[in-house]
Amino acid sequence: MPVDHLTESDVLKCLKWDQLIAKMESALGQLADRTAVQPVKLVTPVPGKDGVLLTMPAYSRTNNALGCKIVTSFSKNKEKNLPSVIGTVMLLDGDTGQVKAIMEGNTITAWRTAAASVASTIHLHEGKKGTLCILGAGVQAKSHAQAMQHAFNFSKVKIWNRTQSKAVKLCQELNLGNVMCVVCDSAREAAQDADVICTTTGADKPILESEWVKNGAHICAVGANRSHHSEISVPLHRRAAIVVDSMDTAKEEFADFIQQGIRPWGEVGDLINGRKSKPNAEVTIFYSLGMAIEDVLSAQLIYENYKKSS
Ligand SMILES: NC(=O)C1=CN([C@@H]2O[C@H](COP(=O)(O)OP(=O)(O)OC[C@H]3O[C@@H](n4cnc5c(N)ncnc54)[C@H](O)[C@@H]3O)[C@@H](O)[C@H]2O)C=CC1
Ligand SMILES: O=C(O)C1=NCCCC1
Repeated sequence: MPVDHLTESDVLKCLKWDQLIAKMESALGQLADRTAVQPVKLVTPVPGKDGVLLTMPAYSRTNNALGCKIVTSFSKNKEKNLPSVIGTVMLLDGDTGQVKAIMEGNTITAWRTAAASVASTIHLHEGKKGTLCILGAGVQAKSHAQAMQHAFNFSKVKIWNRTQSKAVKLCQELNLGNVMCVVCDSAREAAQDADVICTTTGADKPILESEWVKNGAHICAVGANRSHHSEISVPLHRRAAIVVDSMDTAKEEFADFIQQGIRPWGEVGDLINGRKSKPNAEVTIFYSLGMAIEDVLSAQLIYENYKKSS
């Protein structure tokens, strides 16, 4: 079987937000109803380099989609002008295990993570989508701003980043037209009054405090540092209903919080599948731990679109 190699530009041409958001709802639903087969990701630390290699396989019974993402995260890559997260996705034949395609995975990671955050917002956030806050100005910040604007068309987007010039550049790149894009001097200024907040940094200490977040806000917590998710303060964790993509993964990657008595409410897929109704809490947090099934279903969608167009 010939193996197709899809470059970044091939992948980009085959991605559409609406299709991908629907696919991520399906992926999260399949995790919750346990029809997806997904071992918890294998984490291989790279000592002395501040790096980590993640191996992420999954199979969807519903879609007969089989694959694996290999992704690294090296926090010092920025000094070398390289992305900090670098991935490759392999799509396999669900009937034979043969390799069908190898795809550039940075774009898949950026898009599918943002599409999953949108899916969580659809199911967890009611009310107006007036102000969007983005903390960070890297790859995930950009894809989150794009996906959120596509889905909800917020009237204002506020961005804070540790290095302000990058937030200014991101505002320009987003090219939001009539929508106000405001670069903020502090995370506090960016978060105050926001309806939806996306934390997309590599911070290893909290950058978002409870007092800054209004009642009714929804947070998409995306950043995953070496010491795992640390962007959100402990009091904010305690105030919020924490909804995860996978409880199995949370038991490992959220273990530090669970030990402190902070327990996830459950999986967003149960809301998507209609098995549970929205938690009753002042604030909701979608904890995006990063799912292989999201990569595999994205890759299958991209491959179908690629084959149709070639
Ligand atoms: N949940 C998921 O599925 C995924 C999570 N991630 C995580 O999302 C985060 C962002 O990833 P990318 O956008 O690809 O990285 P990036 O390197 O493009 O952007 C990182 C951003 O974090 C900021 N930052 C770094 N250290 C900081 C600190 N100590 N305090 C405040 N800001 C800090 C940088 O200024 C930059 O804006 C990373 O933690 C990464 O591991 C990435 C991919 C998928
Ligand atoms: O799910 C992923 O892909 C990642 N998760 C956390 C770190 C970088 C990549």
